[in-house]
Amino acid sequence: MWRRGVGWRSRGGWAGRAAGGGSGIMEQDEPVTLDRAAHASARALASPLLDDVQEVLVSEQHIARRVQALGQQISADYRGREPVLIGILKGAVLFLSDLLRALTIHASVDFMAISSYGTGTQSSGVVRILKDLDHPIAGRDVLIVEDIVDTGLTIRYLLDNLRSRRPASLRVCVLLDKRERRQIPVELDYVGFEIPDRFVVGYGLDYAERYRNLPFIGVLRPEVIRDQGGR
Ligand SMILES: O=P(O)(O)OC[C@H]1O[C@H](OP(=O)(O)OP(=O)(O)O)[C@H](O)[C@@H]1O
Ligand SMILES: Nc1nc2[nH]cnc2c(=O)[nH]1
Repeated sequence: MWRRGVGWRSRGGWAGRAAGGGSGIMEQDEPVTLDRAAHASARALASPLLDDVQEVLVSEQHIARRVQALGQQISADYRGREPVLIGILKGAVLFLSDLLRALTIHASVDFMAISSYGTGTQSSGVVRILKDLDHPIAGRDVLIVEDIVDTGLTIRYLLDNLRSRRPASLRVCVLLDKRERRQIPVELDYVGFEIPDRFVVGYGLDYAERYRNLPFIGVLRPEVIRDQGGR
């Protein structure tokens, strides 16, 4: 349940379960405490995937707090309207699902799949649509939800493509902005975190389709990338 005074909503997922809590309904009515957050981290620390991680750039708790704040801001900005959130597969799936739960307004969801990276860590620069929207967006308030903007090539392509379908408005919400790497200027309306020029994984972002399930944003050890055929 949304709690104005507390300012964020329990995700009621593994944080609650790791704390040994009872039913999901009770968990969701309680604010997240520091103890619960610590339990979630302990659980993440027990993952064998962590052996491959050199550094955590953005913790699970920071992500949760920022996503709630973005949800509040977007809900206020779109009050009285009903935006369609367009999640860009696959990286934005976790961000979109948390952001959606942080919204207090009506909103619908659609997905596009775009690829420019293949399985490596360097952009090929070639953007392809792998899956298009299920529904038209003419006259709709459209919010693109992306995990990361790096060179800017993907979001520029998406903005040009979606604008040609005549939405009422078109904005971008991105979790991570790797501004140093920009090749073309793009305007981002909502940004979670600005990050340095590092190849990051976790919270939906992959390396060779792995590590999307890490609950934080991290950097892999160089030998992991070497061993798995990257740069
Ligand atoms: O700003 P850019 O340099 O264009 O990079 C950003 C894009 O790269 C990633 O997609 P990726 O092709 O890795 O697909 P995925 O989301 O399915 O992992 C990410 O999800 C963005 O869409
Ligand atoms: N996983 C991942 N995908 C990206 N696409 C563009 N930059 C990145 C990055 O740092 N990590």
